[in-house]
Amino acid sequence: MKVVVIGIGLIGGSFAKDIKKLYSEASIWGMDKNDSHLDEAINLGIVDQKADNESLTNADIVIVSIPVDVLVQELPNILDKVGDETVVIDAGSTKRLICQAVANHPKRRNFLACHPIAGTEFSGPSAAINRLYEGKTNIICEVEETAFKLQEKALELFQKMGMRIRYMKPDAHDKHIAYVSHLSHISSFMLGKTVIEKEKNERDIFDMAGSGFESTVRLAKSSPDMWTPIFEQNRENVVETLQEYIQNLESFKKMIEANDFEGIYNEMNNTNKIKQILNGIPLTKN
Ligand SMILES: O=C(O)C(=O)C[C@]1(C(=O)O)C=C[C@@H](O)C=C1
Repeated sequence: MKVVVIGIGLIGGSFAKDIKKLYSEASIWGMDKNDSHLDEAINLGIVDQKADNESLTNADIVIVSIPVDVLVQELPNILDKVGDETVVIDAGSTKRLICQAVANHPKRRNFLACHPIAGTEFSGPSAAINRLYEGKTNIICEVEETAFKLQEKALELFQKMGMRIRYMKPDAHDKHIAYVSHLSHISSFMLGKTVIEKEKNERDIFDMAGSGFESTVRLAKSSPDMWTPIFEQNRENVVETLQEYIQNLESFKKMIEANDFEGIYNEMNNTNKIKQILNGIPLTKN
């Protein structure tokens, strides 16, 4: 099996690591605009050899894990070069503009739009992790636009990697992911900013930072190269989520100012249900 990974960072590298473990006969070909990343991936044994455009023609699977702005630009060019039996999978954190970019492409049926909900705040090939995707959800959009045989090929891989599959329309994906993922990143970045600005003494931050601060500010360590184009592509949904978040912050502040500690208690008590939600315990009967 020949797999080409375009963008050999945390996401692409973790795919490569799993594929190597799961398919003993797989050869992994890597492509990255950053030569040092590619060399590093080869040294780490994540990638077997460098790929060029020609490598795409007879690949079984192409995994594209690059920033979403470059993805929108490059996906049509990648599809131009692949063979009939190649399935091209992306891992972009937005879906609407990516699906739109290839909607009328003659090889649209070679493409499967995916968003594996997995990652860390780190980037680059050295951040790649074994079994990153195990037990994680992979959101697949417009599955009906992908050739059935190629869907099956990709789904077999996802199943072996232990991913759960959920199908969604690109618009719905972008709307929901704005709340659960994109807003989390903004809130973490702005928490980090507030603390850095207000606590001028770095030693105080270091000494006071327990696991509470560490866990809420973890996402503020994420790469701006990855996140700026995500916020740009999902601008409208992100603005809507921010409006609601700011309203909630304002109302929490007002309750504290008004000594409404019963209100504060209730807010937190209601929000505790996030624990059940994240444990997969249904709160409402469907
Ligand atoms: O856990 C993290 O550090 C992540 O950023 C992972 C995370 C997320 O959960 O928001 C971020 C972006 C990806 O599109 C999917 C997953």
